[in-house]
Amino acid sequence: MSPAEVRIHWSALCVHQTLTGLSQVGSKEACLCYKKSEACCPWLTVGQPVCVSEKPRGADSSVCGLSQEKQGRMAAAHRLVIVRHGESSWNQENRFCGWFDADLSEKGLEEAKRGAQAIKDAGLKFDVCYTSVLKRAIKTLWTIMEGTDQMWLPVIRTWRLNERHYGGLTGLNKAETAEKHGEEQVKIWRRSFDIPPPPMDKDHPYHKIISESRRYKDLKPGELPTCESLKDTIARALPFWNEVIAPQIKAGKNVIIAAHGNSLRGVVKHLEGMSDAAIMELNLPTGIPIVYELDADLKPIKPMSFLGDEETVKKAMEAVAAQGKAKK
Ligand SMILES: O=C(OP(=O)(O)O)[C@H](O)COP(=O)(O)O
Repeated sequence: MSPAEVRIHWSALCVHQTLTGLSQVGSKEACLCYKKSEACCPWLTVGQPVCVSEKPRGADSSVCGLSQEKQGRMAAAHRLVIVRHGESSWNQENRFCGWFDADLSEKGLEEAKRGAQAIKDAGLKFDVCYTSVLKRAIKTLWTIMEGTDQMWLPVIRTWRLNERHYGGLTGLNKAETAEKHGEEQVKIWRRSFDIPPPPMDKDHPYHKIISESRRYKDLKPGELPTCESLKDTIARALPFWNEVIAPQIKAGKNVIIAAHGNSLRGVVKHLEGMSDAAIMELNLPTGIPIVYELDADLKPIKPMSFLGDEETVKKAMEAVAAQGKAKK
């Protein structure tokens, strides 16, 4: 097969190239890569050569890594939309937010409206909506429901889709934290898989407002965290995915999930079978809906597709990654 037969969209490159089995063997704008293991990218075959380019040439750039022939053979059984909330006031101030209930910024509300328009333009309809118990995600969902004239839909809110609990880092500015502890340490706190941030002590300025909030009164002993790694976040989100969301999707319901950078990274890791190392490199942009096409077992048949223009998505992902850099 000619490598040019299968092209990979840059967003798939970001997510998969370095760490989940696509190995780069060239370094120009278009690189020849191949898939090494079965662990990821179910839309590719092991050993299959793939041409990766920053700007896919030719056909529809949302069709990623699939030859025309393979597209014909793989039909999606289900579609899932996930969206990280629009920018929050604490995103704007570059502060670790976690379980603090920050509101959307003005820009975040505009992002949510643009996300709604993109969903409307794509003609996507839903049957049920899931979100966290934090207003930045809830308002983003409301904005999408309003903008797509689907305000009648059922909405299920759960703490299990909350952002990861950022523990003692909650409220701190990320750049100042990088100046104090180093960018490497901040990257470990932000993106390592199983290393949690320091716990939130009882005398932390946001301890009372978070831990005594009425919304958490029905949590069982031990469920209210004082800090969470991504692994911890996935461990409390996954039961909700497995027991509530996945059965709805399998029953044919069109689902949208409006949640958070890290709770959604957990969903992505699970869906795509990404390694602990690969998920470190994924930074989700705010307010840009992501569409997954899934087979009957809820395995993606192609990479995530963003409802936003390539350049905007790329810049937004890079900006999230750069939040942990010290101010020069
Ligand atoms: O609350 C947060 O995520 P959210 O804005 O998606 O809810 C975090 O501050 C995100 O920060 P991170 O990208 O450093 O993990």
